[in-house]
Amino acid sequence: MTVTASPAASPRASVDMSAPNRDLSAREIALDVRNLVKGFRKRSGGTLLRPQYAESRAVDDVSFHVRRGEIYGVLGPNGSGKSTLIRAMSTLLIPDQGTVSVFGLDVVRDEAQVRRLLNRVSVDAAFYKKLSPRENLLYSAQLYGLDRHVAEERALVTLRRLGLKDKAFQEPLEEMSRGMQQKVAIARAFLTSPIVVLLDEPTTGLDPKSRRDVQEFVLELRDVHDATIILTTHDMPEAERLCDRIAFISGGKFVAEGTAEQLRALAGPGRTLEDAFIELTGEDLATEETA
Ligand SMILES: Nc1ncnc2c1ncn2[C@@H]1O[C@H](COP(=O)(O)OP(=O)(O)OP(=O)(O)O)[C@@H](O)[C@H]1O
Repeated sequence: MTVTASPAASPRASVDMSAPNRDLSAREIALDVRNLVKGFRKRSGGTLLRPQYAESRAVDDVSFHVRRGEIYGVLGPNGSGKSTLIRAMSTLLIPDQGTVSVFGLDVVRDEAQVRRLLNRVSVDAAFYKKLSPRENLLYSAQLYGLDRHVAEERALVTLRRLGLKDKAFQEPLEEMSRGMQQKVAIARAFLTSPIVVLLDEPTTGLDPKSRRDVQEFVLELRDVHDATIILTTHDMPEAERLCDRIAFISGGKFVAEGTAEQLRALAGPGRTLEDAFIELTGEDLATEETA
């Protein structure tokens, strides 16, 4: 994909990210998002008895595609629309406008088939915290209709790969660190062997070792298991290390897309990805993150 930022007529450079390259066949496009809009009704004022509401767009006319076997990063500050986008792509939210298709299947019309192809891991993964990872994962396996022995073996392989000790498999989740729980959430997503994986801030809040374990696992998914991965992050070095292409999102809109190198080049010679982000979005990722 060629990045074509127009000189800033507005503070935000615009980039043509419309239709997929015509050379790519449907089999090569894992995910195709076209003109996606998702809004929420939010209280805008009024009184307790007469509240007023306004519609605010969390995702505002976003179009992009992800190739099979690609790691695609969506980079943006808090509240920029990353999670809403991931939830709309994973059939959890119905778009107000636009379409999302996964290997040609529409996420609304073909929801059941799409769910067999993809899975999502989010920072707010819900578990029965008094139960162990093993009990939680076996419960999920039952919901997915999987054989419990196959599921247990598969979960153990993933957890070991992520650096979790076997002993932890039997301990209550509430006694585990957030990083360990995140690894269990990843193992749960892999019970179904998804070919498209949506990772919503997979390393946020993790210590450096856990962060590296998860990042290496993500690279292995692409390189060994031929998975297509879409991940959201606030973390510039993570985006540079993992992603084949990156999109900058700000205020629900994609403002630029390209390889890390292409995006850095938009800011000028010798500039960093962070410089490019600030220049193209007018926002400081670090400030937003701590706000
Ligand atoms: N269920 C909801 N109801 C109302 N507003 C919502 C809802 N979910 C998200 N929003 C709003 O949509 C906007 C985008 O939120 P979203 O969670 O998608 O951003 P994000 O980039 O994932 O943020 P973060 O990095 O903090 O997770 C925010 O203004 C948020 O308040």
